[in-house]
Amino acid sequence: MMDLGRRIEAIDYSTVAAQLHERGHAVVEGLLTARECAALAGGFDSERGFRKQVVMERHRYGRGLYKYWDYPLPPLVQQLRQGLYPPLVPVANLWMAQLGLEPRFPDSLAALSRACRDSGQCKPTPLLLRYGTGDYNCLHQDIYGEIYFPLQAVVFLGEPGRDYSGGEFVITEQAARAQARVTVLSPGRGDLLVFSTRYRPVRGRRGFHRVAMKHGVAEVRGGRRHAMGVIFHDAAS
Ligand SMILES: O=C(O)CCC(=O)C(=O)O
Ligand SMILES: [Fe+2]
Repeated sequence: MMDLGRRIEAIDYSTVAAQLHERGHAVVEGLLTARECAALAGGFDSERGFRKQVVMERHRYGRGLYKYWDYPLPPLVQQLRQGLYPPLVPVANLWMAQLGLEPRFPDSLAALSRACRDSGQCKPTPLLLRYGTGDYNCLHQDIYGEIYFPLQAVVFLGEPGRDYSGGEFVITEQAARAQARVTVLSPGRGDLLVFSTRYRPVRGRRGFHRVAMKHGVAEVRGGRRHAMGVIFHDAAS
């Protein structure tokens, strides 16, 4: 197996970009190995390396647990966040232009982190999530301050149908004066999903319009589901 850096470089970003433009999300199959997935999921109980744990039901975010890693991020998480960011920047900047929104995003994750810091967003946002039977994640957007990168990623750390049932990843699209459209995905272990953080541009008869996006996770019907969220902007708290 290639090392992770090579695997990230080897992703077919033109297909990813085409899918993002067409559908607002893209799946890259088998980015992480079974061993990497197991190591990440197995680290959930570790006392070290995390800055914050969230019990979702306490905030009415759903039911389940998640933990934000602290800086310095684990090498694999840092490598993914840093390596996935630059090829997504052209899509992000085209979307911002099509949406008529500011700002434009810099070429490197380090530069985005500096911009976040200057705007009071200093805390890392990559996270590890664990859902037991009966757990779910309500529809939401991962906005943590003024600056948000318009794309984010999640890596699925278990195999649906074997490690858990239910727990589908759900995306809703809400256009103005229209009813919400839903996409339901069940990617496999090690698969990467790139999706829109807040809005995506959809081409209509008179140019692009803004569609508000949310994501969440349907109830886990059995077993235990783990996922890793890779959000590129940092958080104010
Ligand atoms: O558990 C998941 O698949 C999604 C978690 C989530 O909301 C995220 O990564 O932003
Ligand atoms: Fe999320």
